[in-house]
Amino acid sequence: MNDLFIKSSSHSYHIYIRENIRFNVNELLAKTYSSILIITDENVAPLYLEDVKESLPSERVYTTIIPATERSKGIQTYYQVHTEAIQYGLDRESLIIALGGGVVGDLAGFVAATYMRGIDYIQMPTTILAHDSSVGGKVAINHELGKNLIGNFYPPVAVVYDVQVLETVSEKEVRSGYAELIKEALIADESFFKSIMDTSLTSLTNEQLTTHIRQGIAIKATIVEQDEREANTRKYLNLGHTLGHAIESELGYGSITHGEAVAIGMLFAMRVSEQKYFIKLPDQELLEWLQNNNYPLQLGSINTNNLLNRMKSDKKAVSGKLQMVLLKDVGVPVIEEVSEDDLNLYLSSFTDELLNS
Ligand SMILES: O=C(O)C(=O)C[C@@H](O)[C@H](O)[C@H](O)COP(=O)(O)O
Repeated sequence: MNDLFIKSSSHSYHIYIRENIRFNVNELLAKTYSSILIITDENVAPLYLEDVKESLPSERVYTTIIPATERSKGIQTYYQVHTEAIQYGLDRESLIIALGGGVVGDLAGFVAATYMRGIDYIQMPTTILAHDSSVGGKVAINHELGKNLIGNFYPPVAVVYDVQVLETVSEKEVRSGYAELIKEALIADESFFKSIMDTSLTSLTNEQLTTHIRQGIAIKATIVEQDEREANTRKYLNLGHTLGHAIESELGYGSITHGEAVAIGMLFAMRVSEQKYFIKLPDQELLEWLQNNNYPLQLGSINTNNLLNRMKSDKKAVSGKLQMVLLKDVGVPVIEEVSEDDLNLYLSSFTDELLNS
């Protein structure tokens, strides 16, 4: 069955990756909870909420359905979900289940981290992208000045990943999720990278997808076990995110998916790496793969100065100095301080050549 297991500083937890596991959630609970709140969104609810509810003991199971938009990761929804949790009478022996993609997982995880100073929660990802965000305990909401700026490290008690539900995700979501799989491959495993480059997303099989997801999560779990609170090596998981987050917020959340923006960010990080270290990376191969799989790469006229300013509020910046995840080779990531002047030069040529072309 090949489930994975991850050791965190507070407890260890299983990552169950199985088809149709949503019908058996109760069997996976390590204890009896006084009540359970399932937090999901309006897209996922009609598809899978009843399946999960029916798998749980019928008494004291509540649901909260949030809008399926990045705006739900704001302080208003966060407060509203707390209000509902209080009104339902959740106590310190209650459980939260995050049933959905990254927005639901990040929000529900942060609610669990703060409700009565912290209660148990389970991540039930329903997208490919959320293979990444559901593992490792990063929970957060957005501040209007930046993504994920209010949050914590708060690991779930389990990740329950029903890969059968991935059959309903859209092409855009497949592209988004695959960007994070490419990221895991680029920082840790060249053969995994090659395997993805040999895969066409238009004729993707369930078997290929499940294998890639398992490989991606295994890489992530290893890194998180080494450095749970992102003091050093966990930063590698941010490859492509410095520019990716800036593009997402500059274009407005929703016009480009997180993964599509990260894909552009990874190409940029590879270009910077090549120029800085005088090396050759497979960025051309990645570019062609992204083009063949319909990733949006030309973004119209995007303002380099705005991107630069947004990149400066990245969480990896220390004392105002920007740090980027770069590659010395596939599987050999490094953290490098990049001066504002250099970044300006790299970014201007990148936007001229690709994004604004
Ligand atoms: O788990 C991590 O660590 C990651 O960096 C995973 C990222 O892919 C993910 O998008 C994360 O939410 C971004 O982290 P942040 O620290 O930039 O908010």
